[in-house]
Amino acid sequence: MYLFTAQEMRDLDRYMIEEIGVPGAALMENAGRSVAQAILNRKLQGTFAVVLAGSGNNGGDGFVAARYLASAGWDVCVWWIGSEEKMSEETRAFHQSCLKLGLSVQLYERSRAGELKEMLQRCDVVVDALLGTGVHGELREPLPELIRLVNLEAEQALKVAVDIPSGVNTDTGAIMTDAIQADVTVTLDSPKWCHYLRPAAEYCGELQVADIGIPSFAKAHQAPQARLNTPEMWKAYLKPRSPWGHKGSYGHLLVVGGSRGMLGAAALSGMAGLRAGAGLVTVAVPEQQEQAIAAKLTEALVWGWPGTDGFFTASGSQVLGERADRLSAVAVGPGVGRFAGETEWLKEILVRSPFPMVLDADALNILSEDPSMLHIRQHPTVLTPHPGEMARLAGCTVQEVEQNRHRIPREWAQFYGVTVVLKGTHTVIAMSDGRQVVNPTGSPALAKGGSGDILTGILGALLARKIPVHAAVPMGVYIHGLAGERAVSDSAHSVLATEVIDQIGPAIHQIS
Ligand SMILES: NC(=O)C1=CN([C@@H]2O[C@H](COP(=O)(O)OP(=O)(O)OC[C@H]3O[C@@H](n4cnc5c(N)ncnc54)[C@H](OP(=O)(O)O)[C@@H]3O)[C@@H](O)[C@H]2O)[C@H](O)CC1
Ligand SMILES: [K+]
Repeated sequence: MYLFTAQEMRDLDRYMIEEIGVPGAALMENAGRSVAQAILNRKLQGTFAVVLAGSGNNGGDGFVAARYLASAGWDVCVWWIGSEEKMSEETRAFHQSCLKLGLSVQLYERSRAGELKEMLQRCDVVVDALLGTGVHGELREPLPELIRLVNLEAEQALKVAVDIPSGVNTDTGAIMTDAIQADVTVTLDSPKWCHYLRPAAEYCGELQVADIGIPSFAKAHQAPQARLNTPEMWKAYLKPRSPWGHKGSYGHLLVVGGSRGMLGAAALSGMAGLRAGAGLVTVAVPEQQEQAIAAKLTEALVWGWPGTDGFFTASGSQVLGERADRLSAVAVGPGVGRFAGETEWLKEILVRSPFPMVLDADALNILSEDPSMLHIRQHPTVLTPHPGEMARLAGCTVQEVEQNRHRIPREWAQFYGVTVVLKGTHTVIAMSDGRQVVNPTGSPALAKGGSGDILTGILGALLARKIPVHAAVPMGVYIHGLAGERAVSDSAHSVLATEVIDQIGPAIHQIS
């Protein structure tokens, strides 16, 4: 399923109308009917709807929805703003048809706020068709006051946003002055970025995607840059294990990490790698840590790397060169910590790893001192920053990262020729060719130490299994989120990282 920007949606709309020959009015009719149907499907007790319509095509959808609700026997009052001259031909026609059918259609003006307030207080549903993907700039009056009125007065009503809640920016998820706090958003044809980006995502309520008659080949023709992460994208690579396979058939993942005080991070990555199907996993720790990790991990191999006082030493990475021919992927970072000579150390690892690599945690912090070292890489490289690590890498604030989740990882991935996995609710995956994938799986239970280490291990294992990076990364992120969801048996507060690892197998089974 694609994830659209406002411009991509406009292009698709134009393509359908001008090149395929489907009239705009037909799309609007389908849109408005879908919204009304979504409301009727809820079988609510009350049947009084207030429809708020703007002068754009979003408003047009609102006029159509009003007609369908009225024909289902609902009591409907439409309040509209703007002017008839500004309406598109389709919106004007559907506005007229509401009038001709004798529906109550009221022009909103500030002097009538009291009348609307009284209706908002006693209606059962508010349809928000004020602004859709055509919004630009700061909101002009009377929109901010109207939005405030709805949020304040229609407390008991089901608030249904058409396409997007009015007042949110489609592409960035920013709130322009104020936005409708919807309970349900019925989005037309495909989800948009704002449904997955904060703060807008918090204004959407439950998201429903309505089919308005745009076939999938038309969407593929427009080729939007982003998709929602669904198993259909990569399921073909999730093959059952062959009865003729052996451990060598499923790759050898090396996890580098586990310095003093952080042994558990490397152990979690290693265990997650095994659960994600790697044939062999070796966990490399500073030599002083070797006995401890060996006692912790039964199924993994362990290497003691040159180290001092439980931390890696700068000169130790030739160990990797000597053993590289036995490996098929490496994950560097879980519990690596900071140590003298770390930049040289990481550079050596980047050079001496002629296979896919995952960089996480302190490996990313070391990298942020000289990101240009990524240009050394000749093989797939995956970075898995959380917003703080992304900010360090990009040299900006965490707030700037969070406000630009749709843009910063993509620019980074393209510039350095890597895959960036910006973690958080709805992890954003940016590929080196500019494509993006937004992940819908996950759970608040994953907001705990150890979750990132598990993701690193899963991704490393899928890459070690020679699954191409464009499939392995979305697959791993999806499985990780699903394992997090499944791990919650009672309270999301109490889930342990090891319980998430236990759910990797059931999650893979669920999507296979
Ligand atoms: N996806 C599809 O194929 C279909 C989508 N439909 C619906 O169409 C809207 C997009 O419609 P569009 O007409 O492009 O735009 P909007 O209705 O969202 O907004 C335009 C009106 O809003 C006014 N506006 C814009 N920004 C502001 C602002 N900051 N403050 C106040 N008013 C604003 C604008 O006025 P201008 O004077 O600025 O031009 C317009 O009046 C999409 O979301 C779907 O709901 C189709 O119905 C079906 C096909
Ligand atoms: K809307």
